[in-house]
Amino acid sequence: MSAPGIVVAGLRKRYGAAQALDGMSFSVHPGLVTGFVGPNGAGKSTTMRVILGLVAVDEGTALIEGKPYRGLRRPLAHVGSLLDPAALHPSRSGRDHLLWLAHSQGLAARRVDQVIEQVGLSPAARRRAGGYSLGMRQRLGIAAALLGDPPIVMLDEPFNGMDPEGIVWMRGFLRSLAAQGRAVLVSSHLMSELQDTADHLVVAGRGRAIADTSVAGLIAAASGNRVALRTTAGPDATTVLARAGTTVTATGRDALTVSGLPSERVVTLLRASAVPFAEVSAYRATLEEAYLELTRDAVEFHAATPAEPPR
Ligand SMILES: Nc1ncnc2c1ncn2[C@@H]1O[C@H](COP(=O)(O)OP(=O)(O)OP(=O)(O)O)[C@@H](O)[C@H]1O
Repeated sequence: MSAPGIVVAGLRKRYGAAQALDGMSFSVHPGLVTGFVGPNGAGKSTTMRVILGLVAVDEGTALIEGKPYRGLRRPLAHVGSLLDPAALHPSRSGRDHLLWLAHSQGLAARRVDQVIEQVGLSPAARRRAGGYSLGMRQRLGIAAALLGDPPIVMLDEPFNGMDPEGIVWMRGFLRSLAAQGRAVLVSSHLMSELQDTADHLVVAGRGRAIADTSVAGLIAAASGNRVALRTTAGPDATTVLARAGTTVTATGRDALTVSGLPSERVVTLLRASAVPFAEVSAYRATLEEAYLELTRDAVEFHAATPAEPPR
């Protein structure tokens, strides 16, 4: 793997009684979308602010391409970020907002039109930003983050306020940034948003990374040797398959999950007993399921998420 774009190591930060960061450590690599997930208050935003030199830590280091943010001569050419989509001048147009930012960084107006195009904001670029929806503000914030064409992009909850179409767009957009070789760090408290988007996952809980793992490996592990079965004859299928030693769980209307046998054996057994079925396939866990499995044993994490239903 190539050298990491961001390395945070042992970050600690206390605000009065709140230990916002308690040993946060992880790396963000080029060419990958790294999802930064965890419940509210886990320390995600604070970590991002530390990386950008906006918050001074009590202990630890945060390096961007080997240097602290303050040591970067042209920071926007190294890292682009979206922290707060509300941070804009309401009476200025989106384009003027970007022109002002570009000017302060010595970037050409041409670059502004490129990023507007890239984030799909062209139809609204000359309208007052104060009238933008939250989704449009997110796009404007992302355009600003891309102005300096940075190899590292860091977005705090970019899915917030996006409609379903916007979410689909955002997923593809994050993937395209990674495909261009950029290191992308994106925070979210909803796993479903990162489905088919994140390559890597850092799970934050109580100010530290409680898991740091590849998404493919995580989903494969959570999927196990399970088979998804669709049949209108659920009770018959359950009897036949349970007799063969499998564990059968109903997972939805006409849907069963079978553990303990490969799909070919499931098909053979059902056919031999003349049990009808519509579909048999290898089961693939959702990212949400994989995440719940991963965090099930993290006592600390559970302590921080009272809203989660008991299992
Ligand atoms: N400026 C601040 N002053 C006091 N406490 C703070 C400050 N910033 C963060 N905290 C506290 O630090 C902890 C971590 O907050 P942080 O915003 O980093 O979490 P988060 O994971 O980003 O959550 P969210 O998704 O809600 O933004 C929380 O307990 C929060 O109340």
